[in-house]
Order: sequence, then C-alpha cells, then structure tokens
Amino acid sequence: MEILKRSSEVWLRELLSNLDTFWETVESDISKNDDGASYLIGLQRCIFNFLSTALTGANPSVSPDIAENGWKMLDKWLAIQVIPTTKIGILQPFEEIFLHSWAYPFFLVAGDYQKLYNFISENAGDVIRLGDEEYGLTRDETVHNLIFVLGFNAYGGFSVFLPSLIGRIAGDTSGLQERLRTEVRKVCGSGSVLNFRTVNEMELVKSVVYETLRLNPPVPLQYARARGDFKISSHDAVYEVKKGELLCGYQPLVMRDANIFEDPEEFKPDRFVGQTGSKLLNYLFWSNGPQTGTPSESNKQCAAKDMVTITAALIIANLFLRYDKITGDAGSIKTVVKAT
Ligand code: HEM
Repeated sequence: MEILKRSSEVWLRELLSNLDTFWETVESDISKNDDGASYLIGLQRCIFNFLSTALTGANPSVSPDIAENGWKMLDKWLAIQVIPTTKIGILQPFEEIFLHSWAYPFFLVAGDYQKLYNFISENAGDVIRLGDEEYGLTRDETVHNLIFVLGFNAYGGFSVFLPSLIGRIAGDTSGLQERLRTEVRKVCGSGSVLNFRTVNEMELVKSVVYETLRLNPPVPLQYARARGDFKISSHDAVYEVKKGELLCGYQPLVMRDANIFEDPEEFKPDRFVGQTGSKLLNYLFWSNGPQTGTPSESNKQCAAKDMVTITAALIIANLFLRYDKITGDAGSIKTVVKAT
C-alpha cells in the first residue's frame, strides 16, 4: 500500500507512455495484416514495463534482456503456479492426473527468476531502502516480495483482465463505443487533460469497468480456512462454519445473483451508473471484498482495489481520445479509426 501511494505520480505517466507504444505497435501490425493483429504480446509487454517502473522503480529500459523478455519470464513463472488450479478442459481424467496432481518444480523457471531478481535488486533502490528503513525487511525479503506483487498480483491480474475489457469494447455493436467516446471527450474537452481526477468524472466508463469485472472476474476462486466458528448467511438460509473448515468462494456465481442484479447474465454498460447503480458496488466482489470495502492488513482484499479500476478506466478513456472506433475481440484488433 505504501508503494502504491508513493507511485501515484509515476503511475499515470508510465501508463500513458506505455499505452502510446502499445497502440503504435497495434497500428503498425494492422497495416501489415488485413485480417487484423493479435495484440496480447504487445499488451503484456506494455503492462510489464508500466508496472515494473511504477511499482518498483526499476525501468526495464535499462536492461535489454528484461525489456525484451521480462514479460515472458513472468508468464512462465506464473504458468507453473496456476496450471495446477486451472481448468483446461481436455479429456478427463488425464487433466487431473497430469496437470492438477502436483506442484511443478521451481528449477523449471529458476534461471529466469534469478534474472528478474537481479534486475529488481539492482534497480529498485528507493523501494529496497524503504523496506529496510521503515519495515525492517532485508534486501532479499523485499526483492522476493516485489517480484510476487509485480508478477503475480499486478502483472498476472491485468494480463487476465485487460483482454476481456478491450474485447468487450472492441466487439460491441450496440453503440456503446459512441457513448463512451462522447463521455470521454466531453470531460477531457476544452483544455482538461486525462488524469485521476478527470477520469473519476466518467460515470459510464467506470460502470463498463465494473460490469466487465462482474461478469468476468479475473480471479474467480477464493479459498480460506475458518479461523473460528461462525455463521454465514445467504438470502434465505444460515450456515454454521466450524473452525478449520475450508471455504471456497466462486465469484462468477456470487456476482450473477438474480436477487441483486437484474438480468444477471446480461452485460449492461450502465448498470453501475447513478445512485441506484452505485449501491450495487456493495455486491461487486472481484477484489475479494466489496467494491465499497477498504483493503487493510486485517483482511485479504486486493491492496490495489481502487488503482485497478481507475487504471482500467484510464485505459478506456485514453483509447477514445486516440480513436473514434475500434473493432476486434479479446485477442486481436481488426481495425482502428483515428480520432478526427
Ligand atoms: C486486474 C488486476 C488485479 C486483480 C484482478 C486482482 C485481484 C486480487 C484478488 C482476487 C486478491 C485476493 C486473493 C486471495 O486472497 O485469494 C488480490 C490480493 C492482492 N492484490 Fe490484487 N489484483 C489485481 C491487481 C493488483 C495490483 C496492481 C496490485 C499491486 C499492488 C495488487 C496487490 C495485491 C495484494 C498485495 C494482494 C494480497 C492482499 C492480502 O492478502 O492481504 N493487486 N488481488
């Protein structure tokens, strides 16, 4: 949380400059390919460069190997951790036997991990000093924790979330793009620039972010072991939970609760707009807690709960300052029409 607070100035600058590079690459790829261009590699590169600089202060541009391959190193490190819990959908029981039955050994990614370790250790001086002076952490502890927050929480989370957000917008044919564009340009017109304050005024943009997280929570499962006996209530029943029992929360089910959300299976861009809409934020749980909650050391809610939604809103706003229209899906962009 301290790192997030300290990084707020760098955050916006790094996000926007890396997005410029990303969209320039997409434009150049589209111009070479009539069928459109896959953007996932460019997006991951963008997210990695932006987050590494914003969170740790280590800018990948100082290391050609990390700038070129850092995102790939994290992908492999993430893969061996999440494959045992991820449904692939191939023939059972082989998936259970071969993919979900053991933890993968660290040596498979040890070389790349060491490169990331050295990069952070050599280039994240301010944050490492902070860990030492304010929190009594050794260099080793700080670097491992930075790699985890950067690689798993931040890079992993955005790598899953952003394709579904971009795909939702690029694939829309209901007129949503026109409405988003109008809102963004109204707020950012007449001399106002895009920043945390102006993006906060964009009600529809924020609602689209929330609605995407409601229908496609990037981290669908949460587990926890009860620390004591307690009772948990649903709309119509109360369940007793005993100390030590393992609980599993499945977000896609929770956030399609028909008692709370009208037409729960439908993507409604305006769902969270206005006073009635904002009450629904009490039931938006993508961050392992309600959107109206506060992450703290005494809960397990995503430390970057607000940064994630505001960053996603900035990405949409930036898109509609740059383009009038885009078409594509969660993996590729087919066409872009530059802002007139
Ligand atoms: C789209 C991006 C993100 C998503 C979807 C996401 C989602 C989540 C979720 C679901 C949890 C709870 C995990 C659990 O206990 O089961 C969590 C925890 C956490 N997230 Fe995020 N997160 C994102 C981005 C970030 C970023 C950018 C940071 C950077 C600081 C961050 C830092 C954390 C931390 C430190 C925790 C652990 C909190 C604790 O255990 O007390 N997350 N995140």
